[in-house]
Amino acid sequence: MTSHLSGPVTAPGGRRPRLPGPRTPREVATALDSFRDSVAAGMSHLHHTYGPVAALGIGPLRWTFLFGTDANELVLGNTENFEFSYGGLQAIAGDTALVALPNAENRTMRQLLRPLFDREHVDAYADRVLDRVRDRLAAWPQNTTVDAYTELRLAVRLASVDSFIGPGVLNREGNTLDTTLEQLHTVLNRSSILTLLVWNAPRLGRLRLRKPLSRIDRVVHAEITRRRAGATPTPDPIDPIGFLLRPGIYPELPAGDHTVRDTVVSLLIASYDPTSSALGWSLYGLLANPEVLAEAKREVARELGDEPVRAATARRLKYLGHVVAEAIRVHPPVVASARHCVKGFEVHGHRIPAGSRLMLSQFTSHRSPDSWPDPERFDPDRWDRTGTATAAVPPAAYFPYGSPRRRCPGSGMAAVIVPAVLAAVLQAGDITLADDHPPRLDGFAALRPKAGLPVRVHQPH
Ligand code: HEM
Repeated sequence: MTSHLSGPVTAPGGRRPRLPGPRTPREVATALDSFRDSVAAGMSHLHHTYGPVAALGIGPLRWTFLFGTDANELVLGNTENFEFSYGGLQAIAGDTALVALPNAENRTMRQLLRPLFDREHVDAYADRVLDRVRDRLAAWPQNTTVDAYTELRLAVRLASVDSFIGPGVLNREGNTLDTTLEQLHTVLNRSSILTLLVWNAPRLGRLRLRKPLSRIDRVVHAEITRRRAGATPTPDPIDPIGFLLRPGIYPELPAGDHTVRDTVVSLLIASYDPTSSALGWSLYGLLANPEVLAEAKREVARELGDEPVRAATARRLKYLGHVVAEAIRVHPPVVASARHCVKGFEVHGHRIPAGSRLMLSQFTSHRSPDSWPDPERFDPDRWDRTGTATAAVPPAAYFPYGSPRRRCPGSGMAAVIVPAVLAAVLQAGDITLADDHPPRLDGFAALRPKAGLPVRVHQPH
């Protein structure tokens, strides 16, 4: 195969090169149908039907899907040639958010924000999530069915608002703020080809999200004004707004309140959606595999005894860490990484011109039999580096947190929060899956079970 970076690539006569992909009305209809089912299913369809390179859409709305470790390695390993292309998130997070900034500015911004991701902040955020989760678990009535995905998602969302905007905001704004936040994610998560288009057109996204966005802006700007007037939520170990308002914090970047707004909104929306997804799929992995569940319960009892889990003690839960690693292999919260290329390049003998919008697929890569023996099997022991089952996993085969050089800055947070919440759920009592069928897939910004995760509550929670 050919996979090298080259100069500007155009077809003879300046036309875009023809790439494999649906062309006839029938092929296009089949592709659209598969995306309607779920974006994950759509990508699997393209991969199986057209091979490692497949283009979908027309003109500026065309996406080129690249499948397989060679292409992943080429794109993820050459950060300077591939910029992020998350127009949907940009619509919400704003033009100065991490996700919207070109690589060079992004690097500077990440340096500035590093203190927000240190151990003290991670533990404070995780403990807030745990408090919210325990509130929800305490309200689960015995002998009823509860949607565990939606419940845990709500807990993470509320803790994220407390942590990233301010702990008093929900009291001041009431529950409708929570509904507003969910509206923001609805457009990003709809399984349809439209989602892909919005992904490519931030202005269209902003138009559709005008109302919820103006509410969030009002809330965040009010909070910035309160901080400027001296209202500091102390003692609060997190407080990103207070941190960002320190004089001189943005020496080389567009300063001003809108940058503070963009940063906190991006932390908020980038955190709770994939984290809830990882929680939902990890809990499903536990409950659908009795021997895994039994091993996890043994670990929680052995490591924590009767002590309720906290962030600091969750770090002892190695097996639950493997459960999470395996869950986000089989069900990666972010199913695809979106990029556009600065320079043209060649891959698998196809020429991809400069400016092309690209999608790499975590979903298909994490399930490829070329990289994973028995890929559909849920096996946390793959991650046990002391055992025999695991070979070192190349980043091009497993990249739930994206590229090495522009990796998700919240991966350390997720690595503490998700096992901690699973332990809290196990400590609270017995639950089983209420539905024998595997959940159907939904979502794009974050993969979710279409009908939630109904569980039967057997012991008081
Ligand atoms: C299991 C949970 C999570 C998963 C699977 C996840 C995954 C990802 C992925 C795949 C990317 C894009 C990387 C790429 O395309 O190369 C990303 C970016 C990002 N994530 Fe996460 N994430 C998670 C949790 C979090 C948390 C808790 C935060 C905390 C605030 C966070 C903040 C961000 C931000 C700000 C970006 C944009 C980074 C940039 O543009 O440079 N994420 N995440």
